[in-house]
Amino acid sequence: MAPSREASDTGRNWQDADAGLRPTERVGVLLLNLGGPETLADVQPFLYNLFADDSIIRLPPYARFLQRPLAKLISTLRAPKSSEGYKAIGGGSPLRRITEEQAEALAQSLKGRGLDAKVYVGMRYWTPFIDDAMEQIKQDGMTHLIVIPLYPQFSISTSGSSLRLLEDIFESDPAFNDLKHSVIASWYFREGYLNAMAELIQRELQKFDNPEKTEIFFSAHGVPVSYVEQDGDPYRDEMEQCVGMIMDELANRGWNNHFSLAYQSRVGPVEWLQPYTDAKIKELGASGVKQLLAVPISFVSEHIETLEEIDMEYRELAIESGVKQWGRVPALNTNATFIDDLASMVLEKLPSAAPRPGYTPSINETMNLGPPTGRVEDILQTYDRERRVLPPPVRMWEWGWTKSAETWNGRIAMLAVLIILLLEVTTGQGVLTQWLAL
Ligand SMILES: C=CC1=C(C)c2cc3[nH]c(cc4nc(cc5[nH]c(cc1n2)c(C)c5CCC(=O)O)C(CCC(=O)O)=C4C)c(C)c3C=C
Ligand SMILES: [Fe+2]
Ligand SMILES: [Fe+2]
Repeated sequence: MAPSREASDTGRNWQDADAGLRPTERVGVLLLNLGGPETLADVQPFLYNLFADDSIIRLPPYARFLQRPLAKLISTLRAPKSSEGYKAIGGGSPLRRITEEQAEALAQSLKGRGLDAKVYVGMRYWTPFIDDAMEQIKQDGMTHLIVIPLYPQFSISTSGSSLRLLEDIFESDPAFNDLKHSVIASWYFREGYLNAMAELIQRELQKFDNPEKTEIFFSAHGVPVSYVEQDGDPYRDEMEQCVGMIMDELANRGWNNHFSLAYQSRVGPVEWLQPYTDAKIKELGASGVKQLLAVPISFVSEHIETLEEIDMEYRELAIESGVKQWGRVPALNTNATFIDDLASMVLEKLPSAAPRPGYTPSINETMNLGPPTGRVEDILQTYDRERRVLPPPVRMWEWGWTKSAETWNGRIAMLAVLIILLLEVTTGQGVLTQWLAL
């Protein structure tokens, strides 16, 4: 059953006195995001950081010491293919620029509603890294921190990974003992977000010759199916609920189009969530769909998967499959309704919010649905109980493109391949085969 929506307090004006803060208390907001290579030279080290994350490549306990050499190997093998994609969109990811614009817009929106908060950006795999943001938060003397992962739906591989890193930082630095923090683990059900999505979809539908006959095609980033079916990742459930709620909102506005949901950007040959976007496009084309509106749904900024994969690869595939008219809904980026909803999320978490008469508890609090809101530990306790220490991300100045470092990286990687091959042959469990056919 889809949860009902959380009431938004859009339009309510908060003054600092209202926020329940003492004059010495300062509110920071931390926006968590993935990060992306800014230049083609960043692509391989960015991929290294991604594959060195044990929330992305989940090795069995006996093989964990191979995480970094394997990351080195896979990132080196994949870099040429990824670089082609980044080259096609201008030589780098727009993610940092857009996330910083979102942070600025959020700070302005909060200011307009009476809260002087500083908004920080912390990326998981590229600059500005999460630990740099936390260092700044410490230096700025923040007393309250509201953490918002910029992923509407929770996945172990995205929000979960960033929260694990954050937990590690909290635990290793006593300076954070007094920092009161609250995490909004997922927020796909919020009225502001749903309205913003419905508005964008409606606008694009109206550009078609026969808007009501257009297939609304939601394309979400995939994850390996084992995350959901073995590891308890709520991602697929949240995605399906989210799509259902957007379609409800469209129905309220008089749109009853046919719709479908598929998963894109599979990496490696293990099974990912199905249906796959490319297979679904072919199927829709074969069944006679002539008008298709693609809706990227798992991410709120334009990025390589929207600008290259959807706009170029999937568009071409759709036309080849018989689709005559194609459209794509833009990412939310700094959409005013969306930014206003982010501001509402922050304001609802202020010290005064909970005891305030008339306070609207979040849907998670009232119905115990989805990841709990609250401290990082509470959220990870729900989804990632046996978490381990995370490898720190690579720093450019530590990367050491020196001859000796390269030689040793290469040797370690080769040794890793040999050991993994041996493990594969002896255990029959394919770790390597899962990742090398990229
Ligand atoms: C909700 C969004 C995302 C999920 C879930 C996710 C899982 C996931 N991703 C990979 C591997 C790669 N992801 C890459 C780029 C990338 N991933 C997301 C979002 C999610 N990933 C975004 C927004 C981006 C693009 C960032 C940008 O630079 O614009 C890449 C690199 C690009 C490429 O080579 O295709 C890889 C690799 C895995 C393995 C995974 C789940 C386990
Ligand atoms: Fe990804
Ligand atoms: Fe991709």
